[in-house]
Amino acid sequence: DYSTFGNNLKWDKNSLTFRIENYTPDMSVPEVDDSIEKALQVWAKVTPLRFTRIYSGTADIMISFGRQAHGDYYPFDGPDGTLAHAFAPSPGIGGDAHFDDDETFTFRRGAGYVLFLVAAHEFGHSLGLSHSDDPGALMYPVYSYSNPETFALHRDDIAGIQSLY
Ligand SMILES: CNC(=O)[C@@H](NC(=O)[C@H](CC(C)C)CN(O)C=O)C(C)(C)C
Ligand SMILES: [Ca+2]
Ligand SMILES: [Zn+2]
Ligand SMILES: [Zn+2]
Repeated sequence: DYSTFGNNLKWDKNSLTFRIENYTPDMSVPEVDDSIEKALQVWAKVTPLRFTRIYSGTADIMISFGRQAHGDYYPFDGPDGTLAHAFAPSPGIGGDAHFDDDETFTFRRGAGYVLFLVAAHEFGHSLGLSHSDDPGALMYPVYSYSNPETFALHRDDIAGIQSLY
């Protein structure tokens, strides 16, 4: 079943901004943009939340790729292991999502981790969800491939996000 960070760790607005600060060399810019935007739409489809992209300044959800120590207290760990992390809703680093660029990210099937899937999980955290113990849920803490073309949120993820928004 889903878990949250507590009903106080949620956004108090439905209109959120996001900014893609940098890019992974593994994929084209349009592929990264599409992966991020589709991952946000996963959550927008089942809530009143709406996401607007900005290209400068500070967004609610700042998205970046980094490796090892990258400016917060949670250095990444090289290839495999942790793929990414994100911070629960709050000002500042809250909502931000960081992706470990020592991973190989991919647009669809193929070598590496599907960025869309990793991002959809991270944005669950950015919106206030913690982990689920249901292995079929997006918020389960272990990556598993599923076809991005036919991806659908698990009912546990929907129940979780709708408990907040
Ligand atoms: C392949 N490696 C894994 O499955 C690793 N899991 C992750 O990197 C999580 C993200 C996935 C689920 C997109 C970390 N997390 O929860 C971030 O919010 C380990 C299970 C090894 C920790
Ligand atoms: Ca890693
Ligand atoms: Zn980080
Ligand atoms: Zn997680």
